[in-house]
Amino acid sequence: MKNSNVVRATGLRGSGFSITGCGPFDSIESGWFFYFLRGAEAAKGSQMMKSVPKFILEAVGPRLLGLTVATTALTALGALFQAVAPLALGRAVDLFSHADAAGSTLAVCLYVGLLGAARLAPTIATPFTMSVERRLVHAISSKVYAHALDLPYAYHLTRKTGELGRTISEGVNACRHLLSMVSGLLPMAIEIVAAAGVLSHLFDASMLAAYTAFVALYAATFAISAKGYRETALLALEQDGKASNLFIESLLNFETVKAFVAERAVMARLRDLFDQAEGGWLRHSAQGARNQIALTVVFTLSFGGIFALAVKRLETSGGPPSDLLLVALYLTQVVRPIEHFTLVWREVIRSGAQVERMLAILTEKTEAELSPGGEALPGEGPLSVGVEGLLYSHHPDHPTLREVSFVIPPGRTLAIVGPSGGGKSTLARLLFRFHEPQRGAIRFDGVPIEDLNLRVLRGALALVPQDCVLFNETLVDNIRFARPGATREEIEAAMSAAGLNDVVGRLPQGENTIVGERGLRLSGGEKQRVAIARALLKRPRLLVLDEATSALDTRTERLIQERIADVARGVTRFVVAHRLSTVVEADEIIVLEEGAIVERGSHDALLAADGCYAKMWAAQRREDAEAALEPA
Ligand SMILES: Nc1ncnc2c1ncn2[C@@H]1O[C@H](COP(=O)(O)OP(=O)(O)OP(=O)(O)O)[C@@H](O)[C@H]1O
Repeated sequence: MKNSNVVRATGLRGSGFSITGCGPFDSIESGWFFYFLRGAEAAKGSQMMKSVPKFILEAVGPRLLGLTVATTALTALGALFQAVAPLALGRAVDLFSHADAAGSTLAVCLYVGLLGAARLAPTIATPFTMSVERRLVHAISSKVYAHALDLPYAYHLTRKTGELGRTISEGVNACRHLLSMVSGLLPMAIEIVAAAGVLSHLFDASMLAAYTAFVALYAATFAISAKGYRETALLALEQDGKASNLFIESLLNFETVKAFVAERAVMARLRDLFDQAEGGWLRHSAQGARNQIALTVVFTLSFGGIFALAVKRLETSGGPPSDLLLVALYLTQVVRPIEHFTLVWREVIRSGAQVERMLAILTEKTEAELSPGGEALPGEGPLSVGVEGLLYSHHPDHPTLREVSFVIPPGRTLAIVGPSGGGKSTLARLLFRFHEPQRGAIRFDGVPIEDLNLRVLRGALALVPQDCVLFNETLVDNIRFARPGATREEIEAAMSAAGLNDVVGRLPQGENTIVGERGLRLSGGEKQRVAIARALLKRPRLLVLDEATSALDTRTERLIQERIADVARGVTRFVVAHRLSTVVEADEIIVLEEGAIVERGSHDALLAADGCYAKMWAAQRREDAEAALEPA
């Protein structure tokens, strides 16, 4: 042992070299160790993990990255002050033992100053660190949500809302955690180097070699025992996702749950899923515990070995017996950073697994990537629509649409009628390119749909779908959604055309009434009218009405249809209808049965043909007559 005074002083101060408590990165202080180990594992297998740092750096951007570097540097400075402070105290004890009271006091002042500065530096960094973390969360959430919104219709048909929401929120938090961990790398490195340096200064090179061997052995044990830990985390996260999904779904569908008195059944299923998830996490934790035991054995044996070496050196140098205790205390301090790694490694690997799940969303191709058509629609005004030999199947063995062809000249109306499940709504969706046909062509003003820029195409079309779903905002905000820049007069005109004035008059807060989740606080007919106003406000070049007025009584339906015809005069219209009385004015009516056109023509021509349209017409007339005869 070279300097027993320094050892004594270091042991007395009792704070060692750990950066624990010295800054904002406390919770992640030992994460870098695992970062590198995960990196090594990633090199072997997980391509996804490899892209985590790249993804975080891209999402963060240069400004935020600069701020992160600055806060890390401040924290590192704190770690450096903390590391050199014991040397000042040792010097104070030395000077004191040589009766240099003034020098000793000065050294003590330096020691206290260094300790203060060690705490001050990261404290100054804290608000910046928090700001970096907040901005990071915003940047990553925006990036992932924007990507999720840009994913194709088919993706959204199969995704599970609850699971997606949870994956994104957990992934974003995990990114924050990983960035903090990497930011903690420099202070941690300073701490380790300082610990190793002081060890070799106090003892000799053999102690440094023993310390290095301990670190290597510890790292190797970790790398081996961490195998499979990520996989169990991924499995448990998947089970968590299923439970979240059922939870969100049952909340969204609360009306159905209540109407079927299914609260207990839903809860039982939810508990079951929670139990499965808990089982997954238990298996994950048990594996963690096994790994921890392996690390603890390595730690204990290594610590014993290093301690025995230190005692041997003490024996040789002939220090006082109290030095034995000081060596034990000091050794605990210098190996503590390594031990700390094990305390957080589970969390770090879990973070990696969470980011992986989120990145899986980002690897999905967006609509723009899948359909890169870039042409704008030529001209202005109503669009012409040409559909030729269209074949489309939701299921490979059962075509939904077969050889469908039609033309809608600009400003004309085409109506599609026919039995339920015949493919009418599917045809409407194909016009928005929500699905890709297997064969055939769709052209707008002569431009093939696949050549058109999707945003431009959808911007020119407006849809009133069969199930109008509204946002849980005010009624007027739901309408303004179509064109946020619309003037007050334009909004009022759209509302009036959709027959909303009466509705607004009846509502407690008028147009500022909150419509409830998915518009549940409005009647079906009221919701349809909001959806019509929203579509009209968009000023489309092609208006697609899919059973847009089916929830209205016949009189209101006729009134609103007249107003739509008035407001959307000259706009090309594609109308799907069950009630044939609403399409008698259409320029052409197509009867679609099992995906194929079985009849086409004007209302009069179809009646004259006396085919299935005429039969449907007669049947509906009979029903209307019977309904009129029924007592009120
Ligand atoms: N996303 C989908 N995935 C799989 N099959 C679908 C999907 N959407 C619709 N289908 C199926 O395609 C067929 C046509 O459905 P579509 O909604 O187009 O019929 P429709 O004529 O509009 O019916 P309705 O008059 O009842 O609204 C149906 O058999 C339906 O089950």
